[in-house]
Amino acid sequence: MIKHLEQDSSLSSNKGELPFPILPIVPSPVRDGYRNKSTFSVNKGVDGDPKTVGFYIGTGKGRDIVCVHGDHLLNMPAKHKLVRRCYEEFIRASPLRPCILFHDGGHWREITVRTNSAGNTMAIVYFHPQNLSPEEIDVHKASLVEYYIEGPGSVCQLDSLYFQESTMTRCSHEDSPYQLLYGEPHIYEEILGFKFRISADSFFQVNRDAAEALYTTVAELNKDSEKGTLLDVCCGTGAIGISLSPRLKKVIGIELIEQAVQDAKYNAALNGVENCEFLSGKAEVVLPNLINAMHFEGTLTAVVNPSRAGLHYRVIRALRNHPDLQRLIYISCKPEGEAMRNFRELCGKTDLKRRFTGECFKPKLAVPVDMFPHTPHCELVLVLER
Ligand SMILES: C[S@@+](CC[C@H](N)C(=O)[O-])C[C@H]1O[C@@H](n2cnc3c(N)ncnc32)[C@H](O)[C@@H]1O
Repeated sequence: MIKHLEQDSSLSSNKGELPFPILPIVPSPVRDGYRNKSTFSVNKGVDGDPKTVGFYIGTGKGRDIVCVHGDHLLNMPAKHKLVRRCYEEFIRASPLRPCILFHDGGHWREITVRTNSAGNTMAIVYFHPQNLSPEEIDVHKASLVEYYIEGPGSVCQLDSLYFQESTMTRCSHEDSPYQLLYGEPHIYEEILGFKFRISADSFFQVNRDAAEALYTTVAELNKDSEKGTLLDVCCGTGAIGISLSPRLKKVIGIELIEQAVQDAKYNAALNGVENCEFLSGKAEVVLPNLINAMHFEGTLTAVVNPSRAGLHYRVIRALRNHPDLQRLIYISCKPEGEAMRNFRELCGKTDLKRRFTGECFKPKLAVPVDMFPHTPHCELVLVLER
Protein backbone atom coordinates (compact mmCIF):
# COMPACT_ATOMS: atom_id res chain seq x y z
CA MET A 1 0.00 0.00 0.00
CA ILE A 2 2.82 2.40 0.84
CA LYS A 3 4.45 1.68 -2.50
CA HIS A 4 1.23 2.21 -4.40
CA LEU A 5 0.16 5.34 -2.58
CA GLU A 6 3.60 6.94 -2.72
CA GLN A 7 3.65 6.51 -6.47
CA ASP A 8 0.71 8.72 -7.16
CA SER A 9 -0.04 10.81 -4.11
CA SER A 10 1.57 13.33 -1.87
CA LEU A 11 1.69 10.68 0.83
CA SER A 12 5.22 10.12 2.00
CA SER A 13 6.43 7.63 4.51
CA ASN A 14 9.45 7.33 6.68
CA LYS A 15 11.62 4.39 5.63
CA GLY A 16 8.74 2.32 4.36
CA GLU A 17 6.64 2.82 7.47
CA LEU A 18 2.96 3.47 7.00
CA PRO A 19 2.25 7.14 7.69
CA PHE A 20 -0.96 6.18 9.48
CA PRO A 21 -1.65 3.69 12.26
CA ILE A 22 -2.97 0.17 11.82
CA LEU A 23 -4.77 -0.94 14.94
CA PRO A 24 -4.46 -4.51 16.17
CA ILE A 25 -6.76 -7.02 14.48
CA VAL A 26 -10.24 -7.00 16.01
CA PRO A 27 -10.73 -10.69 16.80
CA SER A 28 -13.73 -12.71 15.76
CA PRO A 29 -15.81 -13.69 18.80
CA VAL A 30 -16.09 -17.19 17.28
CA ARG A 31 -13.30 -19.14 15.66
CA ASP A 32 -14.85 -22.47 14.70
CA GLY A 33 -17.89 -23.28 12.57
CA TYR A 34 -18.62 -19.59 12.06
CA ARG A 35 -19.51 -19.71 8.35
CA ASN A 36 -23.20 -19.10 7.67
CA LYS A 37 -22.82 -19.76 3.95
CA SER A 38 -20.83 -22.33 1.97
CA THR A 39 -20.90 -23.02 -1.74
CA PHE A 40 -19.75 -26.44 -2.87
CA SER A 41 -18.75 -27.19 -6.45
CA VAL A 42 -19.06 -30.41 -8.39
CA ASN A 43 -16.04 -31.94 -10.08
CA LYS A 44 -13.87 -35.03 -10.28
CA GLY A 45 -12.76 -36.27 -6.85
CA VAL A 46 -9.33 -37.55 -5.87
CA ASP A 47 -10.62 -41.05 -6.67
CA GLY A 48 -11.71 -39.90 -10.14
CA ASP A 49 -15.45 -39.92 -9.38
CA PRO A 50 -16.88 -37.03 -11.48
CA LYS A 51 -19.78 -36.62 -9.09
CA THR A 52 -17.80 -35.28 -6.15
CA VAL A 53 -19.14 -32.29 -4.24
CA GLY A 54 -16.74 -29.99 -2.44
CA PHE A 55 -14.01 -27.45 -3.07
CA TYR A 56 -11.59 -27.30 -5.97
CA ILE A 57 -7.90 -27.67 -5.39
CA GLY A 58 -5.30 -27.49 -8.13
CA THR A 59 -5.38 -25.18 -11.15
CA GLY A 60 -6.90 -25.21 -14.62
CA LYS A 61 -3.46 -24.40 -16.02
CA GLY A 62 -1.90 -27.35 -14.23
CA ARG A 63 -4.82 -29.54 -15.41
CA ASP A 64 -4.89 -31.02 -11.93
CA ILE A 65 -8.18 -29.73 -10.49
CA VAL A 66 -9.85 -32.13 -8.13
CA CYS A 67 -12.73 -31.66 -5.76
CA VAL A 68 -12.23 -32.36 -2.05
CA HIS A 69 -15.05 -32.54 0.47
CA GLY A 70 -13.56 -30.16 3.03
CA ASP A 71 -14.97 -32.03 6.02
CA HIS A 72 -11.74 -31.21 7.89
CA LEU A 73 -12.35 -27.46 7.68
CA LEU A 74 -12.77 -25.90 11.10
CA ASN A 75 -14.57 -22.79 9.89
CA MET A 76 -17.54 -24.69 8.45
CA PRO A 77 -20.42 -25.85 10.66
CA ALA A 78 -21.39 -29.53 10.72
CA LYS A 79 -24.71 -28.74 9.01
CA HIS A 80 -22.98 -27.48 5.86
CA LYS A 81 -20.93 -30.69 5.74
CA LEU A 82 -24.06 -32.78 6.12
CA VAL A 83 -25.95 -31.00 3.32
CA ARG A 84 -22.87 -31.40 1.08
CA ARG A 85 -22.61 -35.12 1.82
CA CYS A 86 -26.28 -35.64 1.06
CA TYR A 87 -26.08 -33.68 -2.21
CA GLU A 88 -23.19 -35.88 -3.30
CA GLU A 89 -25.23 -38.98 -2.47
CA PHE A 90 -28.20 -37.56 -4.35
CA ILE A 91 -26.36 -36.65 -7.56
CA ARG A 92 -24.47 -39.97 -7.55
CA ALA A 93 -27.82 -41.77 -7.60
CA SER A 94 -29.25 -39.44 -10.29
CA PRO A 95 -29.20 -40.54 -13.96
CA LEU A 96 -28.08 -37.02 -14.94
CA ARG A 97 -24.42 -36.11 -15.39
CA PRO A 98 -22.73 -33.35 -13.43
CA CYS A 99 -22.05 -30.07 -15.23
CA ILE A 100 -18.32 -29.59 -14.83
CA LEU A 101 -17.44 -27.54 -17.91
CA PHE A 102 -20.27 -25.47 -19.35
CA HIS A 103 -19.54 -26.51 -22.95
CA ASP A 104 -19.37 -30.19 -22.07
CA GLY A 105 -23.00 -30.84 -21.08
CA GLY A 106 -24.21 -32.23 -17.77
CA HIS A 107 -26.69 -30.76 -15.33
CA TRP A 108 -25.90 -30.85 -11.60
CA ARG A 109 -23.87 -27.86 -10.55
CA GLU A 110 -23.08 -26.21 -7.23
CA ILE A 111 -25.00 -26.22 -4.00
CA THR A 112 -25.08 -23.30 -1.57
CA VAL A 113 -25.98 -23.84 2.07
CA ARG A 114 -27.03 -20.99 4.32
CA THR A 115 -27.61 -21.31 8.04
CA ASN A 116 -28.44 -18.83 10.78
CA SER A 117 -27.89 -18.63 14.52
CA ALA A 118 -31.48 -19.80 15.16
CA GLY A 119 -30.58 -23.14 13.51
CA ASN A 120 -32.45 -22.70 10.21
CA THR A 121 -31.02 -24.05 6.97
CA MET A 122 -31.52 -23.00 3.36
CA ALA A 123 -30.08 -24.96 0.44
CA ILE A 124 -29.87 -23.69 -3.14
CA VAL A 125 -29.14 -26.17 -5.92
CA TYR A 126 -27.80 -24.83 -9.22
CA PHE A 127 -28.70 -26.82 -12.31
CA HIS A 128 -27.76 -26.46 -15.98
CA PRO A 129 -30.89 -27.16 -18.05
CA GLN A 130 -28.98 -27.94 -21.29
CA ASN A 131 -31.67 -29.24 -23.70
CA LEU A 132 -34.09 -30.65 -21.15
CA SER A 133 -37.74 -29.64 -21.47
CA PRO A 134 -39.44 -27.94 -18.48
CA GLU A 135 -41.38 -31.18 -17.89
CA GLU A 136 -38.17 -33.21 -17.79
CA ILE A 137 -36.60 -30.72 -15.37
CA ASP A 138 -39.71 -30.96 -13.18
CA VAL A 139 -39.04 -34.69 -12.70
CA HIS A 140 -35.54 -33.98 -11.33
CA LYS A 141 -36.78 -31.13 -9.15
CA ALA A 142 -39.36 -33.50 -7.68
CA SER A 143 -36.72 -36.15 -6.96
CA LEU A 144 -34.54 -33.52 -5.26
CA VAL A 145 -37.43 -32.48 -3.00
CA GLU A 146 -38.32 -36.09 -2.31
CA TYR A 147 -34.68 -36.86 -1.38
CA TYR A 148 -34.21 -33.88 0.99
CA ILE A 149 -37.67 -33.74 2.51
CA GLU A 150 -38.87 -37.36 2.70
CA GLY A 151 -35.78 -39.40 1.84
CA PRO A 152 -32.28 -39.86 3.29
CA GLY A 153 -31.56 -36.12 2.95
CA SER A 154 -34.26 -35.33 5.54
CA VAL A 155 -31.50 -35.61 8.20
CA CYS A 156 -30.51 -32.12 7.03
CA GLN A 157 -33.86 -30.73 8.25
CA LEU A 158 -33.92 -28.09 5.53
CA ASP A 159 -36.19 -25.12 6.15
CA SER A 160 -35.91 -23.95 2.52
CA LEU A 161 -34.91 -25.64 -0.70
CA TYR A 162 -34.31 -23.49 -3.75
CA PHE A 163 -33.45 -24.47 -7.31
CA GLN A 164 -31.95 -22.22 -9.95
CA GLU A 165 -31.54 -23.12 -13.59
CA SER A 166 -28.32 -21.39 -14.44
CA THR A 167 -26.23 -21.38 -17.56
CA MET A 168 -23.65 -18.91 -16.26
CA THR A 169 -21.27 -18.88 -13.32
CA ARG A 170 -23.62 -16.57 -11.48
CA CYS A 171 -27.17 -15.59 -12.40
CA SER A 172 -29.22 -13.04 -10.48
CA HIS A 173 -32.87 -13.70 -9.64
CA GLU A 174 -33.77 -11.49 -12.61
CA ASP A 175 -31.55 -13.52 -14.98
CA SER A 176 -33.05 -16.80 -13.84
CA PRO A 177 -35.47 -16.94 -10.91
CA TYR A 178 -34.66 -18.77 -7.70
CA GLN A 179 -37.45 -21.34 -7.58
CA LEU A 180 -38.64 -22.19 -4.10
CA LEU A 181 -39.20 -25.95 -4.15
CA TYR A 182 -39.90 -26.32 -0.46
CA GLY A 183 -40.32 -24.32 2.75
CA GLU A 184 -39.63 -20.78 3.80
CA PRO A 185 -38.68 -18.15 1.20
CA HIS A 186 -36.16 -16.38 3.44
CA ILE A 187 -33.69 -16.91 6.21
CA TYR A 188 -33.35 -14.36 9.03
CA GLU A 189 -30.44 -13.26 11.16
CA GLU A 190 -29.96 -10.86 14.03
CA ILE A 191 -27.18 -8.29 14.17
CA LEU A 192 -26.71 -5.85 17.07
CA GLY A 193 -30.34 -6.26 18.06
CA PHE A 194 -31.70 -5.73 14.54
CA LYS A 195 -33.40 -8.48 12.58
CA PHE A 196 -32.45 -9.04 8.93
CA ARG A 197 -34.32 -10.90 6.24
CA ILE A 198 -31.93 -12.46 3.74
CA SER A 199 -33.09 -13.63 0.31
CA ALA A 200 -31.45 -16.36 -1.75
CA ASP A 201 -29.72 -13.81 -4.00
CA SER A 202 -28.59 -11.42 -1.24
CA PHE A 203 -25.17 -11.00 0.29
CA PHE A 204 -24.75 -11.29 4.04
CA GLN A 205 -21.46 -11.21 5.97
CA VAL A 206 -20.29 -14.81 6.32
CA ASN A 207 -19.48 -14.58 10.03
CA ARG A 208 -22.37 -13.10 12.03
CA ASP A 209 -20.45 -12.45 15.24
CA ALA A 210 -17.51 -10.85 13.44
CA ALA A 211 -19.99 -8.77 11.40
CA GLU A 212 -21.20 -7.30 14.70
CA ALA A 213 -17.59 -6.48 15.56
CA LEU A 214 -17.14 -4.94 12.09
CA TYR A 215 -20.24 -2.75 12.29
CA THR A 216 -19.40 -1.68 15.87
CA THR A 217 -15.93 -0.69 14.63
CA VAL A 218 -17.45 1.32 11.77
CA ALA A 219 -19.87 3.05 14.17
CA GLU A 220 -16.94 3.94 16.44
CA LEU A 221 -14.92 5.32 13.52
CA ASN A 222 -17.85 7.47 12.45
CA LYS A 223 -18.54 8.79 15.95
CA ASP A 224 -17.60 12.37 15.02
CA SER A 225 -20.36 12.36 12.42
CA GLU A 226 -23.18 11.22 14.66
CA LYS A 227 -26.51 12.69 13.66
CA GLY A 228 -25.15 13.18 10.16
CA THR A 229 -25.93 11.48 6.85
CA LEU A 230 -24.40 8.18 5.80
CA LEU A 231 -24.08 7.01 2.21
CA ASP A 232 -23.98 3.20 2.37
CA VAL A 233 -22.56 2.24 -1.02
CA CYS A 234 -23.00 -1.47 -1.91
CA CYS A 235 -25.33 -1.88 1.05
CA GLY A 236 -26.59 -5.47 0.53
CA THR A 237 -29.51 -6.12 2.89
CA GLY A 238 -28.91 -2.74 4.56
CA ALA A 239 -26.96 -4.26 7.45
CA ILE A 240 -24.47 -1.40 8.00
CA GLY A 241 -26.91 1.47 7.54
CA ILE A 242 -29.65 -0.07 9.66
CA SER A 243 -27.24 -1.07 12.44
CA LEU A 244 -25.88 2.48 12.59
CA SER A 245 -29.23 4.23 12.00
CA PRO A 246 -29.97 5.17 15.65
CA ARG A 247 -26.82 7.34 15.65
CA LEU A 248 -27.56 9.00 12.31
CA LYS A 249 -29.97 11.52 10.89
CA LYS A 250 -30.24 9.76 7.57
CA VAL A 251 -28.92 6.74 5.66
CA ILE A 252 -28.97 6.37 1.88
CA GLY A 253 -28.06 2.89 0.67
CA ILE A 254 -27.30 1.82 -2.91
CA GLU A 255 -27.28 -1.79 -4.03
CA LEU A 256 -27.12 -3.66 -7.32
CA ILE A 257 -28.93 -6.90 -6.47
CA GLU A 258 -32.68 -6.32 -6.56
CA GLN A 259 -33.57 -8.97 -3.97
CA ALA A 260 -31.05 -7.40 -1.57
CA VAL A 261 -32.58 -3.94 -2.07
CA GLN A 262 -36.02 -5.39 -1.36
CA ASP A 263 -34.56 -7.03 1.77
CA ALA A 264 -33.00 -3.74 2.86
CA LYS A 265 -36.32 -1.87 2.52
CA TYR A 266 -38.14 -4.69 4.30
CA ASN A 267 -35.51 -4.81 7.04
CA ALA A 268 -35.81 -1.09 7.74
CA ALA A 269 -39.59 -1.50 8.14
CA LEU A 270 -39.20 -4.73 10.15
CA ASN A 271 -37.06 -2.89 12.67
CA GLY A 272 -39.17 0.27 12.72
CA VAL A 273 -36.28 2.27 11.23
CA GLU A 274 -37.56 5.34 9.42
CA ASN A 275 -34.40 7.22 8.49
CA CYS A 276 -33.06 4.79 5.87
CA GLU A 277 -33.69 4.93 2.16
CA PHE A 278 -32.46 2.25 -0.25
CA LEU A 279 -31.91 2.71 -3.95
CA SER A 280 -31.58 -0.03 -6.49
CA GLY A 281 -29.01 -0.12 -9.31
CA LYS A 282 -25.35 -0.01 -10.08
CA ALA A 283 -23.60 2.46 -7.80
CA GLU A 284 -21.76 3.85 -10.85
CA VAL A 285 -25.11 4.78 -12.40
CA VAL A 286 -27.10 5.77 -9.31
CA LEU A 287 -24.52 7.68 -7.28
CA PRO A 288 -23.29 10.28 -9.83
CA ASN A 289 -26.90 11.38 -10.45
CA LEU A 290 -27.82 11.28 -6.79
CA ILE A 291 -24.88 12.87 -5.08
CA ASN A 292 -25.11 16.39 -6.45
CA ALA A 293 -28.87 16.68 -6.14
CA MET A 294 -28.89 14.97 -2.74
CA HIS A 295 -30.24 16.81 0.24
CA PHE A 296 -28.32 15.76 3.30
CA GLU A 297 -28.27 16.84 6.91
CA GLY A 298 -25.30 17.14 9.25
CA THR A 299 -21.91 15.75 8.26
CA LEU A 300 -21.80 13.56 5.19
CA THR A 301 -19.88 10.26 5.43
CA ALA A 302 -19.65 7.42 2.92
CA VAL A 303 -19.19 3.80 3.86
CA VAL A 304 -18.26 1.73 0.84
CA ASN A 305 -18.14 -2.05 0.98
CA PRO A 306 -17.87 -3.33 -2.59
CA SER A 307 -17.31 -6.89 -3.70
CA ARG A 308 -13.82 -7.98 -4.75
CA ALA A 309 -14.18 -6.14 -8.07
CA GLY A 310 -13.90 -2.82 -6.18
CA LEU A 311 -15.72 0.38 -7.11
CA HIS A 312 -16.14 1.68 -10.65
CA TYR A 313 -14.15 4.86 -11.31
CA ARG A 314 -17.43 6.80 -11.75
CA VAL A 315 -18.27 6.04 -8.11
CA ILE A 316 -14.81 7.18 -7.05
CA ARG A 317 -15.21 10.36 -9.13
CA ALA A 318 -18.61 11.14 -7.59
CA LEU A 319 -17.25 10.67 -4.08
CA ARG A 320 -13.99 12.47 -4.60
CA ASN A 321 -15.55 15.45 -6.35
CA HIS A 322 -18.18 16.04 -3.66
CA PRO A 323 -16.72 18.85 -1.55
CA ASP A 324 -18.84 18.10 1.52
CA LEU A 325 -17.65 14.53 1.85
CA GLN A 326 -14.83 14.73 4.37
CA ARG A 327 -14.67 11.13 5.53
CA LEU A 328 -14.89 7.88 3.62
CA ILE A 329 -14.76 4.48 5.30
CA TYR A 330 -13.65 1.79 2.86
CA ILE A 331 -14.35 -1.81 3.92
CA SER A 332 -12.67 -4.49 1.87
CA CYS A 333 -12.30 -8.25 2.19
CA LYS A 334 -9.43 -8.12 -0.35
CA PRO A 335 -7.58 -4.84 0.13
CA GLU A 336 -4.61 -6.03 -1.91
CA GLY A 337 -6.82 -6.53 -4.98
CA GLU A 338 -9.01 -4.09 -6.89
CA ALA A 339 -9.58 -2.06 -3.72
CA MET A 340 -5.96 -0.91 -4.01
CA ARG A 341 -6.83 0.68 -7.37
CA ASN A 342 -9.62 2.56 -5.58
CA PHE A 343 -7.29 3.70 -2.75
CA ARG A 344 -4.96 5.11 -5.39
CA GLU A 345 -7.83 6.85 -7.19
CA LEU A 346 -9.11 8.36 -3.94
CA CYS A 347 -5.72 9.38 -2.55
CA GLY A 348 -3.84 10.12 -5.76
CA LYS A 349 -3.11 13.37 -7.53
CA THR A 350 -5.72 15.23 -9.58
CA ASP A 351 -6.49 13.26 -12.73
CA LEU A 352 -7.86 15.63 -15.37
CA LYS A 353 -8.41 12.87 -17.90
CA ARG A 354 -10.80 11.02 -15.61
CA ARG A 355 -11.95 14.25 -13.97
CA PHE A 356 -10.82 13.37 -10.45
CA THR A 357 -10.59 17.01 -9.53
CA GLY A 358 -11.68 17.02 -5.88
CA GLU A 359 -9.08 17.28 -3.13
CA CYS A 360 -7.41 13.93 -2.52
CA PHE A 361 -8.20 11.86 0.58
CA LYS A 362 -5.53 10.74 3.02
CA PRO A 363 -5.55 7.44 4.88
CA LYS A 364 -5.96 8.17 8.59
CA LEU A 365 -6.37 4.77 10.20
CA ALA A 366 -6.70 1.11 9.30
CA VAL A 367 -8.50 -1.48 11.41
CA PRO A 368 -8.42 -5.13 10.37
CA VAL A 369 -11.35 -7.24 11.54
CA ASP A 370 -10.92 -11.00 11.59
CA MET A 371 -13.98 -12.01 9.61
CA PHE A 372 -12.39 -15.28 8.46
CA PRO A 373 -10.60 -17.16 11.28
CA HIS A 374 -8.48 -20.14 10.17
CA THR A 375 -7.72 -18.36 6.90
CA PRO A 376 -5.09 -15.73 5.99
CA HIS A 377 -7.84 -13.27 5.02
CA CYS A 378 -9.00 -10.29 7.03
CA GLU A 379 -11.61 -7.63 6.45
CA LEU A 380 -9.91 -4.22 6.34
CA VAL A 381 -11.57 -1.02 7.46
CA LEU A 382 -9.68 1.95 6.08
CA VAL A 383 -10.60 5.48 7.15
CA LEU A 384 -9.85 8.14 4.56
CA GLU A 385 -10.22 11.83 5.37
CA ARG A 386 -9.43 15.21 3.89
C1 LIG B 1 -19.29 -7.22 0.31
S1 LIG B 1 -21.01 -7.00 0.01
C2 LIG B 1 -21.40 -5.82 1.25
C3 LIG B 1 -22.85 -5.75 1.69
C4 LIG B 1 -23.14 -4.97 2.96
N1 LIG B 1 -22.35 -3.78 3.07
C5 LIG B 1 -23.03 -5.82 4.19
O1 LIG B 1 -22.18 -5.56 5.04
O2 LIG B 1 -23.80 -6.77 4.32
C6 LIG B 1 -20.96 -6.12 -1.48
C7 LIG B 1 -22.30 -5.74 -2.05
O3 LIG B 1 -22.08 -4.91 -3.20
C8 LIG B 1 -23.07 -5.20 -4.16
N2 LIG B 1 -22.56 -4.68 -5.45
C9 LIG B 1 -21.66 -5.26 -6.28
N3 LIG B 1 -21.45 -4.47 -7.33
C10 LIG B 1 -22.21 -3.36 -7.18
C11 LIG B 1 -22.43 -2.19 -7.95
N4 LIG B 1 -21.78 -1.99 -9.10
N5 LIG B 1 -23.29 -1.28 -7.48
C12 LIG B 1 -23.96 -1.45 -6.32
N6 LIG B 1 -23.79 -2.56 -5.54
C13 LIG B 1 -22.93 -3.49 -5.97
C14 LIG B 1 -23.21 -6.69 -4.06
O4 LIG B 1 -24.44 -7.11 -4.62
C15 LIG B 1 -23.14 -6.91 -2.54
O5 LIG B 1 -24.41 -6.87 -1.95
